[in-house]
Amino acid sequence: MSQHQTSHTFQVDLRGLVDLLSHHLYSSPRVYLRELLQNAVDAITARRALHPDAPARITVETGETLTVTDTGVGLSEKDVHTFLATIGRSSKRSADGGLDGTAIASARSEFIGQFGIGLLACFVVADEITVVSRSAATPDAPVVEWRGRADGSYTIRTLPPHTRPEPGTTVRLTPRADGTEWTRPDRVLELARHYGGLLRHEVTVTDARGTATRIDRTPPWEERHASPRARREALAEHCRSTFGFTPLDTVELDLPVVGLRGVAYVLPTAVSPSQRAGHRVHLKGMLLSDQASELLPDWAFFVRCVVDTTGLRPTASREALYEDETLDAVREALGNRLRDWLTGLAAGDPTLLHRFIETHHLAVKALARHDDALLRMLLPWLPFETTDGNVTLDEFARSHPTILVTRSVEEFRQVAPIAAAAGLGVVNGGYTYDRDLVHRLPEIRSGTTVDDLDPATVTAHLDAVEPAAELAAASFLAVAREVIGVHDCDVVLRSFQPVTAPALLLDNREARHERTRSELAGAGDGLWADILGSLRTEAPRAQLVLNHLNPLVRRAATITERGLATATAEALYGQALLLSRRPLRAAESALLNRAFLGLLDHAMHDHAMHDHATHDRAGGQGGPAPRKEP
Ligand SMILES: Nc1ncnc2c1ncn2[C@@H]1O[C@H](COP(=O)(O)OP(=O)(O)OP(=O)(O)O)[C@@H](O)[C@H]1O
Repeated sequence: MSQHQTSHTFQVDLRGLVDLLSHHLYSSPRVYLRELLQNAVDAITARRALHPDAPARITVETGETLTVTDTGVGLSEKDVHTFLATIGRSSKRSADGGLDGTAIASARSEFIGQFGIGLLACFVVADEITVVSRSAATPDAPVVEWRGRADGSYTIRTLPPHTRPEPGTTVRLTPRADGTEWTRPDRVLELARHYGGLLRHEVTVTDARGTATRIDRTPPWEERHASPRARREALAEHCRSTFGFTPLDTVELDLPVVGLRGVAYVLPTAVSPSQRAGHRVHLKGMLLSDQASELLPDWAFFVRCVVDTTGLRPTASREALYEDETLDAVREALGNRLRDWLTGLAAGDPTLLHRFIETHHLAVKALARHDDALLRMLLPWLPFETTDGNVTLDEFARSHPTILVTRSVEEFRQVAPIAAAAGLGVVNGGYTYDRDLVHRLPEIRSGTTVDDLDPATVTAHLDAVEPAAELAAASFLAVAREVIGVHDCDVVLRSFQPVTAPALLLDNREARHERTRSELAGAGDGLWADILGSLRTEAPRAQLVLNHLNPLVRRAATITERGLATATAEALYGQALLLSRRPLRAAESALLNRAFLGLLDHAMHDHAMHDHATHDRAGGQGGPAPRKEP
């Protein structure tokens, strides 16, 4: 049995396609002007390939209609059918419009366009586009007029030669009522400056009264200046007018292999490292994106750049850079350039380096974590919070061969004064990157040891009390260990400064997590409990260190009454807990409540005893009411 097979071609719903490409590919209607300017630039490039001395002018006229006229290569009637009237066909790839890699690569090095869809962007603001053109390649070809409509239909007619004596093209749009916002004269001028300010051709915007404004300007990095200082000033001015800030410094960028030049402006204020700066990237002069964050490595969030390049590829919407190996290489090379700039500052301009570090030390820390050379170079300048105040690690390591680093800011706040009094050197490792950096110190500074601060280390450095004092406190300590022990916390007696601190709670995040995990494993059942149980390690316990130098603790150590001893132990634990500033668990809140009420009860009981005693002395009857154990 023979099988019947038929062959078909995709049918395209032209309206849908035009709508998709014109309305949904781009982020804003304003790109229509960019596409028109870009076609004009490409046409001039093509003409100059034929006639190197041909004029290179682009004129944008505003008014009832908007026209863009260029002195480019123009189109013959045949070209119009081939390129203008076929969506996806572009004269900028190869003679046969092919899409093979080499054709695209060679077109890319010369032209900005390549996809054959850009003109459709005009349908966002107009229902009809008229193109009148005269070909420079075929001088005797007649002038041709093409009218394309948003529904996908078009007409072509030829016009007498005198209607357009010189080669080139005029594209005319009649804005739709809802498109006038983007075609108003002032808006067109603004858009032309935005997109075309760095174009290498003469670009003029003319209004209905005939006022002409030249918008192209020499890129600021190509201008000549009398002195390096004057150059810096001019670039700073460019930064103010482009980004609205005066830069801390300017770093010039130059990568000849990808035809890239530009400037990186160092931000004068700190920004969050997660906020990636938007850079202005021009492609052959035409602004591609003012939000291109992919140009630099993540760590370089302290600069904003303006660059012009010939070697990078745009995406089809032409609003971002295409992620390819070239972009990778450019990113790396620009990163190296910024690194060199930092090294240069360290060697030649410490004052500026200080200002930079004051503003951007977070950025530098982020960067130094992955970059040994930079770490080595910049570590002496980076500030850390330590028990000696805000000092550099290098300075700190000179007086503390063993450096302890906390895991959290709260831990540091609580332990630092006591550790400092005991002669320990502690760095606050609670801030982003700091703990990692401190741990890398021994790699670049031999003879230095770095350890995470744990309860045992601190307690080991606190003075033990006399055995007699320990013995005298034994009964109170026994009660305290019993009531505090249920919170997975040991109780020890030590002498430490400051005298005013009655107790210190040594605990760290990992220990707390471990305890939460064991609690959950205990509470749960079935599979979940098994999983948590299997994760369980020996749960580290926290430590409540009572200060024997503190008068209150000395008195507490002599308490023999169980009720008061319990309330006192719980109150001391509760106070240390509050000082540690970590969130309280339900059992801990209940403990605080109980301790407070217990102490209140004791205080009132003592008060009643006192009243009775006074009363008795004055001849009153009876003794104090028997007291209930709480
Ligand atoms: N001003 C112009 N002068 C000469 N030819 C033009 C002009 N504008 C458009 N064309 C022709 O029309 C074709 C299609 O233009 P369109 O803007 O749609 O795509 P493109 O520029 O080739 O590519 P892209 O979609 O990347 O912009 C171009 O390839 C070019 O041949």
